[in-house]
Amino acid sequence: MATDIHGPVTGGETTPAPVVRVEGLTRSFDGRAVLDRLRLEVRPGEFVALLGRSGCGKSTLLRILAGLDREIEGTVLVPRRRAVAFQTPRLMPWKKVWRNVLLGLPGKPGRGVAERVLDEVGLGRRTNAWPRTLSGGEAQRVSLARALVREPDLLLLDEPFGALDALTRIKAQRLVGEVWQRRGCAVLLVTHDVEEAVLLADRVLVMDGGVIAHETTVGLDRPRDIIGPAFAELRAGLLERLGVASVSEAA
Ligand SMILES: Nc1ncnc2c1ncn2[C@@H]1O[C@H](COP(=O)(O)OP(=O)(O)OP(=O)(O)O)[C@@H](O)[C@H]1O
Repeated sequence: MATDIHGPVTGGETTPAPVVRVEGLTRSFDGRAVLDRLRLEVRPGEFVALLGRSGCGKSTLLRILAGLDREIEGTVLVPRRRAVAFQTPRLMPWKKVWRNVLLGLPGKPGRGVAERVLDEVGLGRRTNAWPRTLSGGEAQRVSLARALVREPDLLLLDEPFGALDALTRIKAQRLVGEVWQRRGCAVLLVTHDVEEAVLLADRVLVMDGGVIAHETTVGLDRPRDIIGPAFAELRAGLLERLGVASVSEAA
């Protein structure tokens, strides 16, 4: 469990230790700080969405949390059990789907392990397929299965639905929501889509100037009514934060 990293909670408090704790995180490229003393906490089981204009450093932060970039200053505490899925599924074309799912896993897990998790993402029938025969949505679900098979306490998703058509995207969003509710892991989702963020997340963060410049707690019951006024209000507020006038304001 992630709490092991942070030690026991002191003073008999009931608030669990955060699963992610980032303080004073700075990452520079060519002398320019893309992340500038950034602070972030994510609670166990929390679904957090990360928005921000293109190039503000969302993927950089995610890569650091995934352990893929260590040229940093500051404190980054994350659970050992964490997994990442990217916008492009990055499957090995010469390995069948189930072997892709098990790729890089320690030990020698059997095919059954891959089959169970492929079932969970609705791909039980494609375990023996070659990656080139998959649709974009299917390939993305294999990528999600490859992350889930690691039983993560923290699931990092970098625009996983960005390249999907509208209908496939809705299905994939629903799937991620279900998986999250069933598994109870924390999720950090990088997205450009404000609606997606409000649909899925407990908390939406907006990055700007190398820090988390704003956060909105969503606080709507699930499943969420995306045509209701509360949803629209949250969406409009976030669009404003991103410097985009909402449609009703622009009209
Ligand atoms: N390896 C690198 N070398 C040099 N500059 C980099 C590198 N990685 C990222 N950057 C720069 O850091 C900044 C943030 O990039 P990042 O990919 O984190 O942004 P982002 O918010 O995820 O953008 P987008 O939403 O367009 O994916 C950009 O200006 C980018 O050019």
